[in-house]
Amino acid sequence: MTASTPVDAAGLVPKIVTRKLNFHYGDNHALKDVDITFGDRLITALIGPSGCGKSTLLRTLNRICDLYPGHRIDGEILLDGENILTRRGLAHHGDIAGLRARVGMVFQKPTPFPMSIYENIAFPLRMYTRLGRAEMDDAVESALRDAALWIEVKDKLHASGLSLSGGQQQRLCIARAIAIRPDVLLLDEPASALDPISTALIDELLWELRKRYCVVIVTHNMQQAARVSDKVGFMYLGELVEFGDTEAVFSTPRERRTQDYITGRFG
Ligand SMILES: Nc1ncnc2c1ncn2[C@@H]1O[C@H](COP(=O)(O)OP(=O)(O)OP(=O)(O)O)[C@@H](O)[C@H]1O
Repeated sequence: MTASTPVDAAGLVPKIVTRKLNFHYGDNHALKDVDITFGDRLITALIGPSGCGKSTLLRTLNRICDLYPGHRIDGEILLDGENILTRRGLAHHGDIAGLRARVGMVFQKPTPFPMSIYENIAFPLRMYTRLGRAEMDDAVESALRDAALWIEVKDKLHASGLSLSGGQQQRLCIARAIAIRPDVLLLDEPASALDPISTALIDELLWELRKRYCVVIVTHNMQQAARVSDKVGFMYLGELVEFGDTEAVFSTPRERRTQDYITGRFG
């Protein structure tokens, strides 16, 4: 961030901005005119009842949603001001692989590759960089340190990634995503399959990652959203109903539907 970095009216340094974003799975209108700004070096949590479109919104941001047959998307998704839904805007980020390198993603279920812990990090790095052996060792160590996993795995780097616990596997997936130095990190319920101690470790890790990345997290866990996020967006039936500072949304929501959801009256 520099003195001249643009700040929007809500005080955010916009990293990703969606405008009138609509997404259809066939006849199912899953996102309706969504306008939202994801700020740089902030954690934004997306909350809302099952099926409201949180994961769909997340998956549009690196165009993983392109993989769904019969989908339709319109509106704008500006990454650093370039609309990634247009050929020209995408070209600004290289291509679709370049976009996904800049906008990394971690899924709900830990998905380590069936290879060693070391290779889980080195494999994607080889796709994007040409590092020598010593540089690769350093890059693997650095990613594992950043994901708060190094201490636990440094003596077994050649063991299978699948031999780790669920919480460790999820941190390995975060290490894999940040190894290639993305700008944005998308996390779809990253702690839902984890015990409370592993969840707390992921929360601490998110707080560290926030210093460097634009982080967007989908969560059903209201405590987690309140604990880790700076901004929160409440979605309902494909619409973004409310968006604002986490503390304000949780203490004095503007919308009745937000209040009903966060107080557990539905969802
Ligand atoms: N692959 C798909 N094909 C068709 N429809 C889908 C697909 N994925 C999601 N949908 C539909 O799109 C809508 C939004 O789903 P989405 O998964 O984005 O919601 P969500 O808020 O993330 O839900 P949850 O909290 O249960 O994960 C729902 O009506 C869902 O049934």
